This record gives sequence, structure tokens and C-alpha cells, in this order.
Amino acid sequence: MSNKPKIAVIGAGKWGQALHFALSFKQETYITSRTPRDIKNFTDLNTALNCEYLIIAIPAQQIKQWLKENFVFKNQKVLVASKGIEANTGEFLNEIYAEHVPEKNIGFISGPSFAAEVIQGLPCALVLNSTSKKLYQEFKPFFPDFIKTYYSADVIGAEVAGAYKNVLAIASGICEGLHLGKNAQASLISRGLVEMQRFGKNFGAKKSSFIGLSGAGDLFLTASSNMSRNYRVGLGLAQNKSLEEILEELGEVAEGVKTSEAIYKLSKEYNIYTPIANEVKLVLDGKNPKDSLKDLLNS
Ligand SMILES: NC(=O)c1ccc[n+]([C@@H]2O[C@H](COP(=O)([O-])OP(=O)(O)OC[C@H]3O[C@@H](n4cnc5c(N)ncnc54)[C@H](O)[C@@H]3O)[C@@H](O)[C@H]2O)c1
Ligand SMILES: O=P(O)(O)OC[C@H](O)CO
Repeated sequence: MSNKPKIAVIGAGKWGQALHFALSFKQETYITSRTPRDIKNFTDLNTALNCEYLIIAIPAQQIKQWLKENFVFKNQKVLVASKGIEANTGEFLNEIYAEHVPEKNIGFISGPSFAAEVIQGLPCALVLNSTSKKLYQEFKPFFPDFIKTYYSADVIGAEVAGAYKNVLAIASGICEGLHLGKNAQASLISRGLVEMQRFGKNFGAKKSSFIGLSGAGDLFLTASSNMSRNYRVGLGLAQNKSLEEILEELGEVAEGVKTSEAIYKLSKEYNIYTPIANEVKLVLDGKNPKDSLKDLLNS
């Protein structure tokens, strides 16, 4: 029998470490990162790339460059764990990965999943999205009993939902920080859900993805808890902190910041009505959140 390691997580941030913890219940799982970490089965990138199965958990804005500089395709099956849209180009992650990995070899993880809970072994449900059901069937047995997995072929729906909810979580954090009340927050979240669905439809996403775990599930989680980094960005903005200060305090990625730029760009290009995401982008650029509130109420 070959001793070749079968599965590796690339990226040892919060989510990479949580996925590594979870997958290690069922089989030996490697993990790698730019800087060595004191984690069981930590390995170098080359060893990781030689695994048959990979989970890539590096921030969305770094993926394009990272793939160009580091990735070597050796017929691995890949699950992408990142949630975001590339801000410079407006590309979805599946478009970026398509230059390096064939469609049948790639899937995307979505659904409500704070790393801090997964790493405690608390129950959760995830969607593995791929045009290949075979790929889902191959990855499914790697997940531990406390994670229920679902299959969906709607890759773009999952991607839009996972990326968009981060922007809406910033808006919801602002709402909380400005003490606008639970009525306002519920309205914001539900109109946000309509907005992300409208945006996704333009790119071929299915409605069902937005009312399930990938859309409503992840949005309700992230936009209602200060466990979310994006939500905490919103809280900071409402307290008139500068973005630099907020991100420095956070010390982790808040994908909604850059994704709001991507949505702003794409919504202009395709003429999609995205009022909440647009206001988030403008507040991140310095607009007073109270002026954004007035504009949203009157639009
Ligand atoms: N934390 C969560 O609860 C959670 C859950 C689901 C999805 N995600 C998504 O997973 C992705 C990663 O989030 P995270 O929580 O692990 O973030 P994090 O800030 O905790 O860690 C990011 C990791 O990426 C690495 N990294 C940064 N730039 C890199 C580069 N150029 N090349 C290689 N590695 C690089 C960093 O060293 C760090 O280890 C994000 O897209 C996030 O939206 C996070
Ligand atoms: O902490 P956030 O805002 O990056 O959210 C983490 C996950 O995406 C929740 O599913």
C-alpha cells in the first residue's frame, strides 16, 4: 500500500486550521502554510501538493497570485474554502481556478461555519458545490460525523452567496453599531438576501441556493453575530474608527471589505441594482454611515 498522504489543507489561518482539525477525525490530514506552524502533521507545500485531495483556505484576494506562483496541477481534487470575489478583476474564484484546475476536479465549500465553533467539534452543515457529483462523493467521507454535508451543482450560487454575505455582515454590524434597532436589522438582512439573489441571478445562480444553507444560512449567521470578522468591521465603522485601525485590531481577513469593491464594479458593469452593497463600499471609502442610512431609506 502506498504511504502517499491523501489529503492536505493549504492555508493555516482560522478556517484552514478548523478544517484540518475536522478532517483529522477520519484520516491523517496534512496542513501547510507560508510560515511553519506548530500543528500536528504540518508539512511543506511540495508534500501538500503531492496529495490527491486538497482544501485551499487562503484569502480570496491572494488566490490569483498564489496559484500563479505556487500551484502545480497534478490531477489533485480541490475544494476551495475561501469566500470572496477578486476585487481587481471582478472575477469569481471559479473563473480564477479554471486556469489551473479542470472543472471536474474542483468544488467550493459554502454554508454557515464559524471556524471557532468547528474547531470545538460543534455540529454544523456545509454544502460542497461542484459540477461533479463524483467529486462530492469522494470528499464526503473525509468529513467527521459532526459535519453534515450536502451536495449542490450550483457553484456560482454558492460563490455569490458566500461572498455577498460578508458585505451584508458589514452593513449589519453598522446597523448594530448605530443602535438602529432589531426591526432595521431584520429589514436589512432580508433585503440583503433579495439583493444577493438578484446579483447572483445575473451570473446564472439558482434561487434555491439563496434560501438554503449557502445563502440565508450563512447570511443569518454572519450578519447577526459579533463572532463574524465582517460584522465587527461594521461595528468599528459605526464607531467612526478608520478602516486601517479596524483591520489592524482584527488581525484576520474580513473578505467583505474587498468584495464590496468587486460587487460595486460588477453591478455597474452589468447594471444590477445592489443598493446595500454599494453603500457598504461607499462607507468603507469614507462616507458617513448615517448618510448611507438616509440614502437607503430614500432610495
Ligand atoms: N474563519 C472562518 O470562520 C471562515 C469560515 C468559512 C470560510 N472562511 C473563509 O476562509 C478564507 C480564509 O479565512 P481565515 O479565517 O482562515 O482567515 P485568517 O485571516 O485567519 O487566515 C488567513 C490565512 O491565509 C494565509 N495567507 C494570506 N495571504 C497568503 C498568501 N499570499 N499565500 C498563502 N497564504 C496566505 C495567512 O498566512 C493566514 O494563515 C476566507 O476567504 C474566509 O472568508 C473563513
Ligand atoms: O468571520 P467572517 O465574517 O469571515 O465569517 C466566517 C464564515 O464565513 C461564517 O460562515
